[in-house]
Amino acid sequence: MLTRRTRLLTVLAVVSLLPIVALIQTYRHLAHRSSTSLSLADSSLSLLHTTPPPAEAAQPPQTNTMSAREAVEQKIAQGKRTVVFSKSYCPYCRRAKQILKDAGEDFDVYELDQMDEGSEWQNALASKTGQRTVPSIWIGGNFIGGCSDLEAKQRSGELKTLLGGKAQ
Ligand SMILES: N[C@@H](CCC(=O)N[C@@H](CS)C(=O)NCC(=O)O)C(=O)O
Repeated sequence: MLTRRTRLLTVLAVVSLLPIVALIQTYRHLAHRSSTSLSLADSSLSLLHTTPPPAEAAQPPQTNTMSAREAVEQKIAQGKRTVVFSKSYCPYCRRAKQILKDAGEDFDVYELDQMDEGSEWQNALASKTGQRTVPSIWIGGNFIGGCSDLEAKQRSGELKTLLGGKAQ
């Protein structure tokens, strides 16, 4: 049998231990909460820092402009049978246009000095034919040359053949 004194001491011991146990419980509870909120914070951060989708490969700017060479080739191939790349102030161009007009030929004229892309076209023509000067005369998709070449063909009668019997 426990003595009255021993029971009293036991009760006192238990009572004095209670706050310590409560403290431990509170500490454990708080520790659990902070680790939960930390892991929540971690997952929120990981959501914020998810790997971005790979950037799309840089694309060259989309333009509908064709190169000067393509533009010139298109004019030669798809326009009228005779095409003259000219400059409005050029006496050789004036003479060549007059010869073609007199021959009754209906032709396309591009006055390069009056076009924004005129210099590029002139360069494209030069790289195609080796001739830098205007007029650059084309009949049936074939390069004729300049004014002096046209005159030579007129004299020889070849121009008449090229134009289907229209030139004198
Ligand atoms: N022999 C050439 C002469 C033509 C020529 O000299 N054209 C000048 C313009 S009147 C020229 O193209 N100069 C160079 C330029 O304008 O870029 C022909 O008969 O066509």
